[in-house]
Amino acid sequence: LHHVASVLPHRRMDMSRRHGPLMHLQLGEVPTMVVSSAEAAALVMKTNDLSFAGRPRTVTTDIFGCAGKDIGFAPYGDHWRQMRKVCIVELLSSKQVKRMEGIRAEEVGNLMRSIAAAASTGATINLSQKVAALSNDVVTRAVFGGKFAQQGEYLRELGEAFRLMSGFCPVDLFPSSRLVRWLSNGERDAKRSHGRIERIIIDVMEGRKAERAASVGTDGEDLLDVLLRLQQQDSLEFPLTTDIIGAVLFDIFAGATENTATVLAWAMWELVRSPETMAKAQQEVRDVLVEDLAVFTDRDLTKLQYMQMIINETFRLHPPAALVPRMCREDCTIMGYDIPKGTNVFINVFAIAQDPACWDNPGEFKPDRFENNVNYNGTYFEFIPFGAGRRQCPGIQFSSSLMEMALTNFLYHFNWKLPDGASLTSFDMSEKFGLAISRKYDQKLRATPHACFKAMSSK
Ligand code: HEM
Repeated sequence: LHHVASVLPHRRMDMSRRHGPLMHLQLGEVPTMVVSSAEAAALVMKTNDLSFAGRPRTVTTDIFGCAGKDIGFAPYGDHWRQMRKVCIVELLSSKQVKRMEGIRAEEVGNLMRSIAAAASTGATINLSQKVAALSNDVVTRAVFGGKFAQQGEYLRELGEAFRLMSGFCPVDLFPSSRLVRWLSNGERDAKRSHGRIERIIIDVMEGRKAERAASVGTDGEDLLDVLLRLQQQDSLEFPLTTDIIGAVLFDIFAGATENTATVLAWAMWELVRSPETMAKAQQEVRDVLVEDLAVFTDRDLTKLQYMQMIINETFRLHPPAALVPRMCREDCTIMGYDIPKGTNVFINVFAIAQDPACWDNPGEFKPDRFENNVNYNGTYFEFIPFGAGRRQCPGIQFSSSLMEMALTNFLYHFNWKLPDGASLTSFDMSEKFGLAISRKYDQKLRATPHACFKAMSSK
């Protein structure tokens, strides 16, 4: 337990190099199987996907997922199927992601202007904070249509909830122990935080219902409007209650905010450390995107191949969801080992993406290795940052579109370097374990506007 319930469990679980691609760990009271090779992952997430389509139930996830009424923590079954369909067809469909292009473009444009303003004074830019704000703003606008009175409090509480949900909480490791429950603050804090989040959502929903009553049509619907419309139509098998809507919104924020920001910050960090790769990436964007636009949008991004390879390589080296949690729903046999029903499973996406059997020099940042068209759609099991199979992440398009747009604009409009006299922490690649695995230290950089942006911003 002390080996894995440490600060960076995805790295400690790398003990699979010694113990093999399937490892049984007894984490407190919880029998857990760790999957650490592409072959084993394919057996779990493809060949036996139905058997492993469950999610572990813990005290903490039960609180934030309203006892499985959301999507991400819901047990496999009819309720999950319905909510997943709502997610894929109504909330995160290609059409919906396309509709949100204007939000992404506006927020990326705002960010470019704020970077240009900082660059003009020679100030150091805290890129980690900037990308976190970008991703929070895009998701808030997509979900709630814009800023709302309790937004600051809502985002703060979500941050607290994500902190409580990351890592291994004692009550989740010893769920039957009354003493642990009593001694540990985890459950009390989670209930308190969830209560506050719920109150805010109820307030926002009540306000929105009143506004909706006064208007007609679905034009300009945000994701909350979509959920309220479905609630009002009342044609789903399981009615969308207020707590279900709150839990779904929680999932969207949990999936979309930290993960996306973290990957963007890692990508910039790797590029700044690797000037040749940065130069090649900038050459591509500046050669391919010849029109001088203040913000390059989805239409322009499809032409950029190397940019996609950089994003892939960042996901390989720094998968934000390094341990994908599943639960075995029925007794089954994998690689000759009997796995009893109820076993928790972690697919160690990080260890698989570092496996020398699949990747040459796996520790190096080499985007060119993705020339072979391997991608993260869930068919290449050596590279599954969004998971695979029935429970694969439904937000791939949502987050990819923001990452591609932001990174392209960063590289087109500015040249980047570490600030003069950068401290040692600027080079430190230590990680911080959380809902998404981010860099321990904020990414601080100096930006110089590229000629075109200078021209655009002076117009
Ligand atoms: C960099 C961005 C993201 C990464 C790396 C990521 C990663 C993941 C992973 C690994 C899973 C588990 C997959 C599995 O069990 O096979 C997952 C599930 C999920 N993600 Fe994401 N995600 C990201 C962005 C998003 C976004 C933008 C949303 C929503 C807007 C989202 C919503 C969800 C939901 C609802 C689930 C649960 C699906 C289910 O259990 O059926 N994610 N994500």
